[in-house]
Amino acid sequence: MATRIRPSSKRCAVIGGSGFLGRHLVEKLLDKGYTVSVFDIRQSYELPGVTFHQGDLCDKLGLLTALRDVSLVFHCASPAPASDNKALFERVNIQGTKTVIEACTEAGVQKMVLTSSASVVFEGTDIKNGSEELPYAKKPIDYYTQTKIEQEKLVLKACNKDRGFLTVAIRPHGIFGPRDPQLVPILVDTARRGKMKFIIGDGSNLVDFTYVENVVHGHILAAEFLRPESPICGKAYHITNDEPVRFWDFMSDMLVGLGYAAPRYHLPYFLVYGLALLLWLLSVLLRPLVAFKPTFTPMRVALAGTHHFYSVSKAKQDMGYKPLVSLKDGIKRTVESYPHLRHGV
Ligand SMILES: NC(=O)C1=CN([C@@H]2O[C@H](COP(=O)(O)OP(=O)(O)OC[C@H]3O[C@@H](n4cnc5c(N)ncnc54)[C@H](OP(=O)(O)O)[C@@H]3O)[C@@H](O)[C@H]2O)C=CC1
Ligand SMILES: CC(C)CCC[C@@H](C)[C@H]1CC[C@H]2C3=C(CC[C@]12C)[C@@]1(C)CCC(=O)C[C@@H]1CC3
Repeated sequence: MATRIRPSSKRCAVIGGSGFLGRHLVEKLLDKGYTVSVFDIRQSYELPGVTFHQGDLCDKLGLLTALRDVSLVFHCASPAPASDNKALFERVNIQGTKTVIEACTEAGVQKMVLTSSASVVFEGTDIKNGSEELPYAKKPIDYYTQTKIEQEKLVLKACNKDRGFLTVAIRPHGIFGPRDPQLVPILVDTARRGKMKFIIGDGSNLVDFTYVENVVHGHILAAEFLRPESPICGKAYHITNDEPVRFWDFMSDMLVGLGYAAPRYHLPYFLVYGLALLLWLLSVLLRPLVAFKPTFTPMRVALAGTHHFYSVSKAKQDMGYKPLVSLKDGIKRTVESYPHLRHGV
């Protein structure tokens, strides 16, 4: 009888490996001696040691080719939250994740690490030092988050020691760093349009922002700790910088670092939230006639005006997690990586 050759544990696939987090993850995996298959809807770079498979993760056959001889899968693909496309979020994050799980089990993959989000427990009201014991949001702040909840549930439920398929979910919060396509570019665009003059609320709300290399570190630790006897099987873990910061201090440090003025004038939270809701409703109603995307969406206003920071005690205890890059150094490295976004350039 032929014995099944177990794929090398240093052979992995990164679904979403062309994206911001995915590419940082791929680079670190290569440094650590892994061979990497990237599966993504687009190819954004080339690197020795990486095989690219371009395709949609809803296509099982395409996935099966990319997962051949792979023992470990990182799933960090998702449509961008700013796309605000309910059908797309459902198709990719829910149906697509079901397909990824099926493909993993058919291909004999042994471990899967999902990039979830700490926002799966956020309902737009304060969370201070929230643990993983918090229930999933009953009223998530947007469709993106709603589908991230379903996605996480699917992946954790698929963990099956008897069948040799182990899963874990990493919940980062507010990822930032070089090549980030969201946080800094949106911030700078808003500043360039003269709209970053205002602080929403009294400006004292504390938030987690997580430097991308710390998020990568959390993912790789999770993969390496994922064994049948480990407490992390089928569980979710917050990964942050463990340094909650005032939302508006963080934004000001980024802006000032790039040569823009820090916001100074205060606006009441509920007034801005109400206006954002009204604008969002208008944009949805008028979508067939005019396409406009408000900068201050209800989701962004809620994130900018409330406390939302999370405990990483469970990741410290179960997998020895400790952030590798401080917030101060992360901000410095990020600012230096965007010379083209500096004021006046
Ligand atoms: N950025 C953040 O602050 C946070 C992010 N997360 C999660 O981290 C993960 C990575 O996020 P981030 O790196 O910021 O996002 P990116 O958009 O940079 O990366 C996601 C990648 O997945 C690709 N992708 C989208 N749809 C598909 C599909 N159907 N099939 C294959 N590939 C697809 C994207 O392609 P394309 O660009 O063409 O759509 C992109 O290359 C996501 O799961 C996100 O939910 C969690 C918490 C915070
Ligand atoms: C215009 C300003 C009020 C805000 C500019 C910065 C924002 C673009 C970002 C601040 C917090 C960020 C954040 C995310 C995206 C970018 C911000 C809204 C996520 C929604 C990305 C995906 C997640 O899973 C959760 C993140 C929370 C924080």
